[in-house]
Amino acid sequence: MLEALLKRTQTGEKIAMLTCYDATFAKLMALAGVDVLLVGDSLGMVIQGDGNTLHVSMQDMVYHTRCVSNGARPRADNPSGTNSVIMSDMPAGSYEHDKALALANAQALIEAGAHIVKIEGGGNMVDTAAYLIMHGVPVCAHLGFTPQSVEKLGGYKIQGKTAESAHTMLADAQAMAHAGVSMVLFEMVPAALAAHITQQIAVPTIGIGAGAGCSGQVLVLQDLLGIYTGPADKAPEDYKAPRFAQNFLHQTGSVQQAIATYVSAVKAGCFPEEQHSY
Ligand SMILES: Nc1nc(=O)c2c([nH]1)NC[C@@H]1CN(c3ccc(C(=O)N[C@@H](CCC(=O)O)C(=O)O)cc3)CN21
Ligand SMILES: CC(C)C(=O)C(=O)O
Ligand SMILES: [Mg+2]
Repeated sequence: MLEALLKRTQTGEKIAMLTCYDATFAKLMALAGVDVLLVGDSLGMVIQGDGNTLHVSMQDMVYHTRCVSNGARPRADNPSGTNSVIMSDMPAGSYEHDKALALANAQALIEAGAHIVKIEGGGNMVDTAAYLIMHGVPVCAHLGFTPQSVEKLGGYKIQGKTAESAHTMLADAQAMAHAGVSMVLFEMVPAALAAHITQQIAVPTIGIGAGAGCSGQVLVLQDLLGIYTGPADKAPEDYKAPRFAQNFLHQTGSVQQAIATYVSAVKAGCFPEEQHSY
């Protein structure tokens, strides 16, 4: 499944990825041709109502991965189910400090139905990525703005703006590719830098707020539907959606059409536009 997608990507086809947390949407997305369903730890915000992703547990991730896997798997009423790759985020605290623990947790996500796991971090996580890959677990590296480090990064800020940080990001992406990751994801990275790194590494890149030069794109489902208005304890009027979020429901009128339009816009290279990028 993952191999087939990576092969298609080599011909220049763009990867359309969306976050997904339950079986109903998994089935709908699989039928709409979404290439990768990301069981994101953004569920801490959009499902659990927290203000960040720091309190999501392994148990939460296993549960939602199982829900998504159950909805996306092929069966008589969903023959295209086989076409969606399921990627699960490793939650904060589940992989950063101990490689053996990282492997056990990654294997639990694979057991629950994930085809690939995603970890946040660059140079300091290369050994962990290599360790998981050596034990047969495909990995995606998440670089740029890494929400699990939001406190350390001092807020939701674009990354790679200085020459030094841009160079570090390129080196991290190269090291991760060398370690054998299947994909690299860039969040809130200048479009020119993400495009440049995409040209420099042999694995596909996925962008969110990282411009149209990536090999694919990802959005949070609730942002695509325009229904996320911040954490449960905050008034909606105090929330400002990130620049890269685009409401596809507004222009289409049905959830199915919104997802289908997102997929075609990504495949055609029409999303993201300048206004979504940095
Ligand atoms: N609904 C939702 N969408 C996301 O894209 C998302 C999540 N949740 N949860 C996990 C992470 C957190 N992410 C976020 C959240 C907010 C901004 C944001 O507010 N960006 C503003 C900048 C605000 C500022 O400068 O302080 C922007 O305009 O892009 C960016 C990324 C991305 N991920
Ligand atoms: C925003 C994406 C890339 C993510 O990691 C998530 O949804 O958790
Ligand atoms: Mg995440």
